[in-house]
Amino acid sequence: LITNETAAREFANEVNAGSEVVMYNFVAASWNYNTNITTENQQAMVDESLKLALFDQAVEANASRYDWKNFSDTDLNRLFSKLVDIGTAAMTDKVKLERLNNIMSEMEAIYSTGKVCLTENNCLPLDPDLSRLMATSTDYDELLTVWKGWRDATGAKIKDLYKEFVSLSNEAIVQNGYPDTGAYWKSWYDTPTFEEDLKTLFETLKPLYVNLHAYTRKKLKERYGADKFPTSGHIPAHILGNMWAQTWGNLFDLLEPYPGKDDIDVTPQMVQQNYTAEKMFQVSDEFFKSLGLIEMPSEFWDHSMLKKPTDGRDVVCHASAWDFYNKKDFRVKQCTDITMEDLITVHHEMGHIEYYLQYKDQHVVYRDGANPGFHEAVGDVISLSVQTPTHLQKIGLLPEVTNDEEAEINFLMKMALQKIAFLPFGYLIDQWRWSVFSGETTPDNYNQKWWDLRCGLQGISPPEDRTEDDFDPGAKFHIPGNTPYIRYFVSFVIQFQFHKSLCQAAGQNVPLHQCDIYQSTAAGQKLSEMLKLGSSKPWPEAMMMIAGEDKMNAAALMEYFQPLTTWLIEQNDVYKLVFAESNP
Ligand SMILES: CC(=O)N[C@@H](CC(=O)O)C(=O)NC[C@H](CC1(C(=O)N[C@@H](Cc2ccc(O)cc2)C(=O)O)CCCC1)C(=O)O
Ligand SMILES: [Zn+2]
Repeated sequence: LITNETAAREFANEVNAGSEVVMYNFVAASWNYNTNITTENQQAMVDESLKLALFDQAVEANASRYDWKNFSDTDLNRLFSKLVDIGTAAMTDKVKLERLNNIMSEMEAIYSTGKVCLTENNCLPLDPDLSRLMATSTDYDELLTVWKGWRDATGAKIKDLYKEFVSLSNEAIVQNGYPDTGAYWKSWYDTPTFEEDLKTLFETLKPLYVNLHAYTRKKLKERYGADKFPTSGHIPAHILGNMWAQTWGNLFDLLEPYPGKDDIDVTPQMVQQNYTAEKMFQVSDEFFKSLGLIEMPSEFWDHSMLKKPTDGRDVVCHASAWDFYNKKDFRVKQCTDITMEDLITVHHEMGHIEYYLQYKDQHVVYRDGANPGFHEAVGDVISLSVQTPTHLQKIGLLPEVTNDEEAEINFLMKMALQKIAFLPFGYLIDQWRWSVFSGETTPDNYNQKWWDLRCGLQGISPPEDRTEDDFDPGAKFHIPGNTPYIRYFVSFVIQFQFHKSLCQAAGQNVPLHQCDIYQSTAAGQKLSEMLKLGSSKPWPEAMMMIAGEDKMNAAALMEYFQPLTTWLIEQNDVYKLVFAESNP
């Protein structure tokens, strides 16, 4: 084995240059497919992913010739540990590798072109039509038709492909030295106690969720009649204002504690002021600039897809941010709707782009979040400031701000429907997937396991019986899209730690939920120092830099929502709080 660390550093630099070219070609082919779903674009993307895999295999073979585990240079050691960790690209059987990539692109196509026909010739896609229906309809049966139709059009059609995907992905990852794909995904968080830490966080936050769930259930019973609800205390999954019941913000009209206050859902104002998708991204870019962070380069504005094409093309509408790994090209693809919900998504995607910009000069293997949860938190931290009534007033979306106790509870309720409601969902998706990858959950009980978790952790139940002919996990983008999900649960906790710390840096001595770091270059400085690291340091070091502590901690989230927690406990009859842990 080669022990010369100077030669090793030289090798790593050559790999970086080569990686940028191969990664660019792969990302560009993926972009072309995502923005124009055709069989030739699908094949081109699969071809590029095979080239990338072969490149990665060559890098791994060459890097393994170095005695990197014994390098004195700890950074070089870390860099090589990433060079040899190539994921499913380790699959040496090219036929199986091509099959794996074809299955993934096929599942994504089925999901992205899924439609529900409400009448013979009225077939609606998810974005924007079905999403709008789920967000606005209060017709129990119409919601059920859409909810069931979507699962028939996507999950049920993906089930067999997913089974094959699981076995091929596991077969590949074993060649990379991991027992199964879930173990590989967890390795990105490198702390050995990661799963227990998650469980502790979830148990700590569960009382907040149970309180919100009980309040929401009471209000929904008033709207739909108590006879529509199972005696177990679960809420039917299709009436929460979202196709997956993952956030409940669209129920704000029903759940608003004190109606008639400021209209903090600024969608009407945005429409009234003729907001465009472009304008929404410019508003977000301006916030990042106000912190002294890097503004969007011209390539971003020239090459992004900020709204759904009208030329009949099939596209993957699910929003996403793209790093082309050439230090110049960064894009967002979003079928932007002129709503406040989409303004929040805009900030989420721009958070990814800002991270890409901040770490673009790192070695390619370090162009990632400190851990995947960090990448998901950046945009959401900014949008915690943007969503404050005082900030919305500053940018002209809220005429006047009432500063009283009732308005404060209204605001916290709106935020809870976005953040607290999400926690069990963010937690359970990869609980299900890790159990599938490990073999604990076998194909003949994919759906049973899914509903055990949805009922047990989220307290929602299927509005009609489900069987193993259904594959309800497949109706959620990230399953056919094979995008890991625990990163969002991590993000929803750490974004409040970041927010608290950046608010202190900004000298904001107000309650956490009223803090707006807008125009604070001190906060921006603290954030960019951490972002520039990418994944070049273990994430506890990055956490210490930005949050002053090296662990995930739910305290900041609980502090943010404290006034609402108190209010909800007063509202709820304590003995009716908990939904049965078992199935309905
Ligand atoms: C090339 C590529 O794939 N790039 C990655 C980024 C990267 O890895 O560099 C990427 O763009 N992933 C897409 C994904 C999109 C969204 C999402 O899927 N969100 C979750 C959970 C959630 C819900 C509410 C919320 O406020 C925040 C998150 C959901 O909707 O279920 C859609 C809406 C927001 C974020 C994303 O941006 O994370
Ligand atoms: Zn994200």
